[in-house]
Amino acid sequence: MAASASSTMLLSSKTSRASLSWKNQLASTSAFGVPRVSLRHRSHRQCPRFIVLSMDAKPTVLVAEKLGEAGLKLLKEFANVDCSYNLSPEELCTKISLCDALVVRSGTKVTREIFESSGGRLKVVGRAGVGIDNVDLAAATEHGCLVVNAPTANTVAAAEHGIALLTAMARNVAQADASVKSGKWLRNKYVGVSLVGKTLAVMGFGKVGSEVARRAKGLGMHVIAHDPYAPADRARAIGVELVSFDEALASADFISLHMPLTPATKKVLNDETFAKMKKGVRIVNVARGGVIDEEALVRALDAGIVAQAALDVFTEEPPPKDSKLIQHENVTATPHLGASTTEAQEGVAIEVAEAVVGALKGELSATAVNAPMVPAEVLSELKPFVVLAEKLGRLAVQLVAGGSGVKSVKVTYGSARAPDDLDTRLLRAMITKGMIEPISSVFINLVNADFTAKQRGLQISEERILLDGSPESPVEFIQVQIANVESKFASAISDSGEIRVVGRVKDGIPHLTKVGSFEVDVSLEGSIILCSQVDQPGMIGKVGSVLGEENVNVSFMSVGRIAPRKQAVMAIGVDEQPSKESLKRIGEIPAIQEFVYLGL
Ligand SMILES: NC(=O)C1=CN([C@@H]2O[C@H](COP(=O)(O)OP(=O)(O)OC[C@H]3O[C@@H](n4cnc5c(N)ncnc54)[C@H](O)[C@@H]3O)[C@@H](O)[C@H]2O)C=CC1
Ligand SMILES: O=C(O)C(=O)COP(=O)(O)O
Repeated sequence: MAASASSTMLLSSKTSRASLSWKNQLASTSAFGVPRVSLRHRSHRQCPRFIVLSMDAKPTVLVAEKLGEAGLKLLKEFANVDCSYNLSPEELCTKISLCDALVVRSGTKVTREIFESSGGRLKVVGRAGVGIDNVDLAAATEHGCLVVNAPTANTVAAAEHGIALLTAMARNVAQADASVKSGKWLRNKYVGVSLVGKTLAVMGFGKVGSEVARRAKGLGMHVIAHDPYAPADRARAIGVELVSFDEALASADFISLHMPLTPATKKVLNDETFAKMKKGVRIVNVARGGVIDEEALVRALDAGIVAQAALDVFTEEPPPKDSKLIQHENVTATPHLGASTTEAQEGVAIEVAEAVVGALKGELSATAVNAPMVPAEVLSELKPFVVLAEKLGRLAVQLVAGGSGVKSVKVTYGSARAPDDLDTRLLRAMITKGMIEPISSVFINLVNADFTAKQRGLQISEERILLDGSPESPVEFIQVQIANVESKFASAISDSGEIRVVGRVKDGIPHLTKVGSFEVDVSLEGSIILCSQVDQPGMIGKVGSVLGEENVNVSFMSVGRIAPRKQAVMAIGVDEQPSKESLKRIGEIPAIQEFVYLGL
């Protein structure tokens, strides 16, 4: 970075506070060339909260499917809870505009219409379970709605149900039971097959798949797994060999499905792939019905390629009563019971309630599925830098002259940390938030920051500068540059022609340390007035007395100058917003060449 300013003076003063509104402080056209919407005062701005940022009343949580008592209790401690089960899609759309959070299981489709109907109020969708294929994640993200799930509490239940189906299928338990209950005693008809020594292919070696594998090994099965993303050492540790998809199909006596339903896994078992299986293979599905082409499975069952199938999940739930698949004599079916144990339901209820409450409080969730997951310790370390990032974004965009369209922003992080030891997604999101929120009505959070930037044609590029020294602090400085724009404060244009602001965190407090090519030092706790002038005695006093006359508290003053008595920039931190009259008087001080008031 060029450092053409040679000295910095600091001064702080204390006058009493006056409270003024933030409304209408910015010009009527935004830096993105769109009409500006008035800037509402947002009390959250001083602290790094990421999701729901201004809620005066108790939030309302709609619980749309049965949730364990312990989770409900947690929710009720923090929010008004409306438990309304079996709502039609229309009823849900109507109710949702009154809700800040929605909690569902797999039975509710959380569609784009729901996000649109919420009118921006819905901030969190909590999925009390793992699979989030029933939530339109793209729509959630576009609407800035965080989606959290409960990824761990039902793992064992789902694995146990998989094993229950595997063993029940192999020994015809369900069919035999129905037969006995109908008065028959068919000992020869229900001869089963043994599991010991047979090959089980676990498709999807994640949490549930691994637990199934462990248990199947205990049953004496030879277990292989296919998962393009699973680490080989995890498989090795359980004594499972990772194989290709085709190899799994070709060698398995039993196949157990445990991958999520995604565009890539949709109908992954189909006519073509059934044809690659060993004749007489047996299939268990506790993942999602959609990973199997159900019509193709009926054909494969009829042809004897698949000897039996045990299914907990279906493309359509509940499946049609006359479904050929359900009615097939070689199919064992359960009504999506994988997660339905008392223990798992209490667990997921607590897991999702904690995530929803945390999100409503504005905290980042460790179980967020559409926002970067930042571990708590990293988050706490990054907190002051998050505030700095948002404020630099807010400052930089206010320096753009009205009418200039901001298209390209470059963010540079100076850090002594190794490149893979600094996660900048949160910082980038907060810069975006700082840049877009003051000039639009869009509410920006970590969830929709990248989407909103893209939608507005705002390109944010990032660069890391590796600094020498001990990496005690994650970031030494953050620099925000806006290229190809004019500035309403010409001194903010750096030698290389962009608007430039640089900031650092000092003693936990964000500071503005450079404007254009001028080094300043002003804490970013209130708002800022930037003045440029030829360095001369008395300037601080003149500006200070204008502000003092109307009781505006100056928190920090700093002058960065090329050299004594040469061009200088004075940065003044103020706790209150000066009146238009005072700002006019500052502008009229003869030595002041230009000035700008920047709300934070
Ligand atoms: N029936 C039920 O009640 C329940 C069903 N589930 C279903 O089980 C699924 C898995 O749950 P978890 O193990 O907790 O999730 P997980 O995320 O821990 O594991 C999923 C695994 O699938 C792998 N995978 C992704 N794409 C794949 C592909 N194309 N081929 C093979 N593997 C692929 C991933 O790498 C990951 O290791 C969930 O997505 C959900 O749909 C989960 C719990 C209960
Ligand atoms: O957790 C999952 O993915 C499940 O499929 C469980 O679904 P459920 O919450 O029982 O409707």
